Amino acid sequence: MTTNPRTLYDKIWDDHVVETAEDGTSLLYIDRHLIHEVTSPQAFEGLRTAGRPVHQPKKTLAVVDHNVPTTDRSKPNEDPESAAQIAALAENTREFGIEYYDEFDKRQGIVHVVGPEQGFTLPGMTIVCGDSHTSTHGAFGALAHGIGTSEVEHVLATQTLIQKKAKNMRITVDGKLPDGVTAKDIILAIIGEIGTAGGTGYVMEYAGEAIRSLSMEGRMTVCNMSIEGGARAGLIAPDEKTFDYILNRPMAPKGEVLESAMAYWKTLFSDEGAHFDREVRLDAASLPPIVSWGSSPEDVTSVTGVVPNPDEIENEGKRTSKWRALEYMGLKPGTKITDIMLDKVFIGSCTNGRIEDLRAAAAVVKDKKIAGNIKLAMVVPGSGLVKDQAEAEGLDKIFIEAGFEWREPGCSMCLAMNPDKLSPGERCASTSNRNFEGRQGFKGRTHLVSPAMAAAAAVAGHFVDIRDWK
Ligand SMILES: CC(C)[C@H](C(=O)O)[C@@H](O)C(=O)O
Ligand code: SF4
Repeated sequence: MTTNPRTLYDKIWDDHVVETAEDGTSLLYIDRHLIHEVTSPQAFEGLRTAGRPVHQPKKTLAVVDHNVPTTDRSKPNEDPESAAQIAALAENTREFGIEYYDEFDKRQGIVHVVGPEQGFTLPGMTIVCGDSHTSTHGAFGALAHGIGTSEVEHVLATQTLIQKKAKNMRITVDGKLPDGVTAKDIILAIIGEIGTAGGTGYVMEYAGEAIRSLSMEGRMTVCNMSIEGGARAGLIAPDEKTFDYILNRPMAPKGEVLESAMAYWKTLFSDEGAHFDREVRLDAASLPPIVSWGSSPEDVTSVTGVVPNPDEIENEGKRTSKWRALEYMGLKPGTKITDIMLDKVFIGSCTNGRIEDLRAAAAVVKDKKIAGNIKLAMVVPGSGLVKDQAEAEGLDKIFIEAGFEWREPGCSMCLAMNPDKLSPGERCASTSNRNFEGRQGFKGRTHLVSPAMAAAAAVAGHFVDIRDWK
């Protein structure tokens, strides 16, 4: 029997469709469900009201991340709303029989760091979470995307989700990345190229030599920000690096099960001749380190560039919105990116809070000190296990000696839902993924960069081209 060539997305989709209605609406089987404290309370409330159990509790993993303070956790949580959400997650997971990593558990961390780390995230799976950055898990060749709270309830109750199939897009990044240019720069450049709506209605598969050359951490960074490019999900075909990463993870299959899983995983790639509705190509060799200047992840430029002049934009609506962004950011057209002075530096998040990110940042700040104008520079490991690993390698000492704060794992200053926030007007070099108005705190100003660029900015007090770093 011959089958039409299929994309990786087509294959995973086909393997999970339970039923498709005439209008194309499908019921999709969900293999893995991650939950956190922010988007799960009403879902459990709904189950309780309807008197429903969780259909397959072992397929859900819960972790607390958004609201937890990143300082001493033995003290009571001072924010009543956070405390209530955290208490609710503990109670709900206990009542419904779901495994939960609380704020004192070594395995606790940002949900998108924890899933892969535990081997909960595996190739070919459908993975959902009430969180937009679930796209991160696509780095393993899993179809992974964010869902809303009512869908969280649906998945808890049925282990299925109602979906319409998205279109296929392939983004090929050819060539070799220059030194100092990272996965973060690739994805920022892609979003700069296609815009934040560029991926709307698509699942994006990343391919090409530069993507294949990335570590699993780097691939996660790329897939993480698929959502900022508007896509439903991001995907990278699994390969030997993927399999090596998974091996021996606590929840990953072992022995014979692993062997048969592996045989399946090896079929997970887009067939030669498979149809993509849109193709985008980028040359890695021409990419510089990227810095965002505005209040949208598409507002990016090279570190060697200047703040652009919105008057050069033809479309009036866009022109007005970019002027507004510059006003919010307190920047003037023509300002050199390397002249932008900073107040704070944040290294962490589900985009760049993994061990390699911390290694890259530590290599930059080793034997150096943060600049006098930097009021706070912090490193927040993506999970307790990342923190342990970093400490075993002595990275914490490097950061602390340079003047950084070394914190407990969580979302931290990626978003203003916990005590780590920018004050109005403060400017931050951040390794996170969103630079919307108020994202890191009311009137806070965010510049998105790679971990090495953030670390160098902390030392210099302003942005510097990491390619010139000594
Ligand atoms: C709080 C949560 C629902 C949210 C998301 O969906 O992404 C957060 O993680 C974010 O990054 O903005
Ligand atoms: S680290 Fe940031 S982007 Fe990631 S889940 Fe937490 S808040 Fe969302």
